[in-house]
Amino acid sequence: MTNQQPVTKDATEQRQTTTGESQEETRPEWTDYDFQSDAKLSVRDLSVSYGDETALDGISMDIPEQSVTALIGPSGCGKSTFLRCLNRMNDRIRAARVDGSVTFEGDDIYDDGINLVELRKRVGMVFQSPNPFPKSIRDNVSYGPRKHGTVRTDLLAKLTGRADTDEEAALVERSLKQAALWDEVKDRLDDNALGLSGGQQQRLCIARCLAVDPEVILMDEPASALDPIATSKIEDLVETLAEEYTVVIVTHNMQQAARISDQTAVFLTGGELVEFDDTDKIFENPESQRVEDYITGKFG
Ligand SMILES: Nc1ncnc2c1ncn2[C@@H]1O[C@H](COP(=O)(O)OP(=O)(O)OP(=O)(O)O)[C@@H](O)[C@H]1O
Repeated sequence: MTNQQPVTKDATEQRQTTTGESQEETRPEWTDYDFQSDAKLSVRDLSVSYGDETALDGISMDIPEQSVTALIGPSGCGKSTFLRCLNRMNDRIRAARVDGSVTFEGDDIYDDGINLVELRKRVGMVFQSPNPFPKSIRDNVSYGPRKHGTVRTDLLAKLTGRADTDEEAALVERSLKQAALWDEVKDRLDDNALGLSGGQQQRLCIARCLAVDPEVILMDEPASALDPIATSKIEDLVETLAEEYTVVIVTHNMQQAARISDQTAVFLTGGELVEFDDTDKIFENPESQRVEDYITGKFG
C-alpha cells in the first residue's frame, strides 16, 4: 500500500462549500482563451449586482465570431445575467447595476448615446420558452423588418401601391428556411403561430430573430422546454447558424454544450468565470478541479 495523499490538479488546498463546490485558486490563464479568429464581442471586468447581491464578479472574456460559445455552470451562477449584458437586456431590470465594458465591433455598448433598438437588432435574443406573438406565422417573421422599416407594408404604402409585398414574402421565406421551418409551414403562413408545436414555435422565434439580419444570436436555454426530437432540431439549427452568425448559448445540458459548441465558458458560484477554452478541452481535460467536479456531476 502506498502512502500517497490524494492531490488536486494544481495541489491547491481545497475546501467544500455548502453547495458541494470546492474552492480553489483561480488562474487568469484558465480564462485567457487564445482563439484563432476575430473577437465579435469583448467583455472587460464586467460585474453585475442586483441590490446587494453580486451576480457577476469581474468577468473578462472575448467571444469569437461565427462560432458557438456555450455558457455552462450551476443554477444561479450568473449565466443568464451575463447573456443579457451582451445586448443590454439587463437595462430592463431596475435593480441591476452593471459595471465594466462590453465592446461590440469597437464600440462600448454601455456608452451613452448607444441606440438600443439598433443594438438589439444586431445582437438578437431567443428566450427559454418560445414566445411567438399571437399573430400569423407570416406576421411574426415580418414584425421586426416592418418595425425597423426594412419592408413597408403599412396602409399608406398599400394605398399608393408602394407596399414591399414581394420583398416581405421573400424575407419571410428566407428566414423560415434559415430556421429550418419553411417546409412545415409554407402552406399555412396565415395561420396563428400559437397553433404550432413548442419546437416549431421556438424555430419561429429564431426565424423572427433572423429576419432583422442580426450578427450575434444570444440563446438562453432555447431547448429546455422541448422534447428530445425538437431539441435535436434546435441543436442542428444552432450548428448551421454558426456558419454565418456568432451564437452564444446558455445551457444546463452539458451533453448539449459538448455536442454543439466550439468553445465553452464555465461559470461557478459567486458569478465567477473559472475557465474558458475549446469545448473539447473543457470536457476532456479541464485545468480547474472545480470545473472537472462540475462536469463529472460532483455538484451542481
Ligand atoms: N431580475 C433579478 N432580480 C434580482 N436578482 C436576480 C435577477 N435575475 C437574477 N438574479 C440573481 O442573480 C443571480 C444570477 O442569476 P442568473 O439567472 O443570471 O443565473 P443563472 O446561472 O442563469 O441561473 P439558472 O441556471 O438557474 O437560470 C442569482 O442569484 C439570481 O437570484
